[in-house]
Amino acid sequence: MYRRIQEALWQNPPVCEFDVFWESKTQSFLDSAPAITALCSHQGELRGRLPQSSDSQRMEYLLKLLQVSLWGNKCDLSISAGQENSQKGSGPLDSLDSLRPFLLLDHSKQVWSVLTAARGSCQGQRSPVRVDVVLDNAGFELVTDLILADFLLAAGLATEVRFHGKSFPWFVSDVTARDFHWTIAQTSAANHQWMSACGVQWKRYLKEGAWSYHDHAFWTLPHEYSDMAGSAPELHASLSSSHLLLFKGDLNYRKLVGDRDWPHATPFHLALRGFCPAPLASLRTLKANVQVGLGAGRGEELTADTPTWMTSGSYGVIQFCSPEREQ
Ligand SMILES: O=P(O)(O)OC[C@@]1(O)O[C@H](CO)[C@@H](O)[C@@H]1O
Repeated sequence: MYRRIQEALWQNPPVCEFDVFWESKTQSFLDSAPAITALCSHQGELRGRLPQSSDSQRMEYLLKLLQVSLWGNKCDLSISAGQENSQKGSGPLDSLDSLRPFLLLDHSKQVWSVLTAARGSCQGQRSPVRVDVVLDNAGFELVTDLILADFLLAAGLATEVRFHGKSFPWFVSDVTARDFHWTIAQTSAANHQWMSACGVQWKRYLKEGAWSYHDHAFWTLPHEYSDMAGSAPELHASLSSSHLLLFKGDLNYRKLVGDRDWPHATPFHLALRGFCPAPLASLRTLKANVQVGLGAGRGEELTADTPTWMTSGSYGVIQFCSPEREQ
């Protein structure tokens, strides 16, 4: 459907840049201003604390920002049929405790381990570490992803972050190159000390090549990700050189596990059916009828308690798989 909309608009070259969802995406960013300001202020303070912080403190910071990025996925305009769906309130970090019971799987310590192992240390020289983020929604969620990526570089957990977005407007609020650059420009131009400092830093990362934005036709084709090696071998090969792949959101999860009706206790690596070009983690709030990797009986328990647990967007997972270690 999204391809058809775009094809109709692209028949006339002068409007080929036209994004039918632009207004709702930018509005969602603007409506989330207090929450974005709170996150950027937290990031500014964190940057100040990082030089004196121990590894265990850095791990705690990372675990929090992974959760912020996960819960940022509640804000998508597709599930709300394009209606306003911004982050209300100013304390996305303050709400982490109350959201804890809804986090069904939390493999974030494995994300920490994989990054610290990749970082290594050879006579004080740290190895280059690349993280790829397969983005989902623009607006508040994108800001949570940028904050996380900023932290990875500032904390020395990564030296490069590649962001992957869509090549045309997709599932209403999915990030395109225009959304990505607009968000950074908007942040840097903000009339708020920390928000502007974040945006300026993000522009610097882009200029220096520590951050880069990529799009590939594969992300807007119907293929599940187990088809990637055959359908988009160059993308698969590129992702294989990464140290960590972060897949944001529900639709990416559905494509990771092939959108099948798996029993909930199916191990994640089995549901991926051979797709694991590098250690990967899915940060996803549940909006569609699929979830694997739960303990025996847990899915049934949730269904009995809350029949809508898989579709309400209230529950989330941070689910990890490594090519070496099966979950
Ligand atoms: O990938 P996201 O942004 O988390 O969610 C997108 C999404 O909510 O849109 C569809 C409904 O239109 C869902 O099936 C789907 O998963």
